[in-house]
Amino acid sequence: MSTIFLYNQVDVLEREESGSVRAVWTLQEADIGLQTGNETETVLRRLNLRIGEGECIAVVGRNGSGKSTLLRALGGLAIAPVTGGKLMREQDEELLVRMVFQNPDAQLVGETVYEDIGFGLENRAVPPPQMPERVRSALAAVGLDVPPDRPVESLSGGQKQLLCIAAALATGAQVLLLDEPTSMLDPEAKRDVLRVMRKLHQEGATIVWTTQAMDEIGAAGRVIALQDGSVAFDGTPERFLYGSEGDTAGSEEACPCLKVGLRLPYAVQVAQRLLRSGIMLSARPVDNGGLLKAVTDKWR
Ligand SMILES: Nc1ncnc2c1ncn2[C@@H]1O[C@H](COP(=O)(O)OP(=O)(O)OP(=O)(O)O)[C@@H](O)[C@H]1O
Repeated sequence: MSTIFLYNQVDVLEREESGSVRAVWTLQEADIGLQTGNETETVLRRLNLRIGEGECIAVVGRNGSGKSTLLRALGGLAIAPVTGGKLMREQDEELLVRMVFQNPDAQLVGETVYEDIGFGLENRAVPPPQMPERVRSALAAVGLDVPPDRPVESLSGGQKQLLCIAAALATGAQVLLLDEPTSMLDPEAKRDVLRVMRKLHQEGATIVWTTQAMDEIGAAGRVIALQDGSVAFDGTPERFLYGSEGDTAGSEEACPCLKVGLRLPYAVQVAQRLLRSGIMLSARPVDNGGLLKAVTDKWR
């Protein structure tokens, strides 16, 4: 029988079945704190969320809204304890969870690509003869075409971020928590990381990532927006950017993205102008690729 673990407490609970997709995390009225020194300040209150296996979720919100705190709590880090309610996690070896942080330099541990990925493998007691193949396939999974003996310091920021993701995958992680993984990257490197995230998700990985870049949430199947210590929105990127009525006026009232104080991505602003001028589009684009497709479909 499968079980879930009650985070920051010791009980092991029987898993609740809910549909065919099992929950990786279930939060019930969960208060989540942030440990600073000896103090714990409650940052998020009474969260009710179910995060299913295979989901790809963008957690968004303005500076200080608690995105990183939520991610740390999901990752089970002591710095973000559950101070009330419950946060339960599926306990299954196949659902190994790994975190990747904003600044790759702060988490790379090896001097070479091989050493960096190998560090996690050693910690997982992977037999040394299996390591070269595990390193090779992790690099291939993220499309990082560099020799394993390449010094880490010679990689670009985007390559370093991909290396961090590869190191997580090499350990067998099927669940990735990525804290603003693209915020320090140039546009090309950001596209590479998003492409890899999409690919991993299509291959079955569960991905939760935080971002303030609304032009990247099209990679998600679900957006969770935080505001004033709670969940202000939970739904699809389209609904987050256009509202439930597919609003084309871009009014703050109708648009969850504007309501939580975030800017609409350029592609959505352009689409809204086109729609307002009476140009019908086949879909509501959420990013530049979608806008290009909607426009070329129109005049094909
Ligand atoms: N080291 C810290 N010491 C004290 N307070 C902190 C610390 N880190 C975060 N906080 C506070 O905790 C709250 C939540 O911060 P958190 O980093 O989770 O938000 P965030 O949405 O990820 O923000 P950002 O987008 O700026 O990274 C904020 O009020 C923030 O000021």
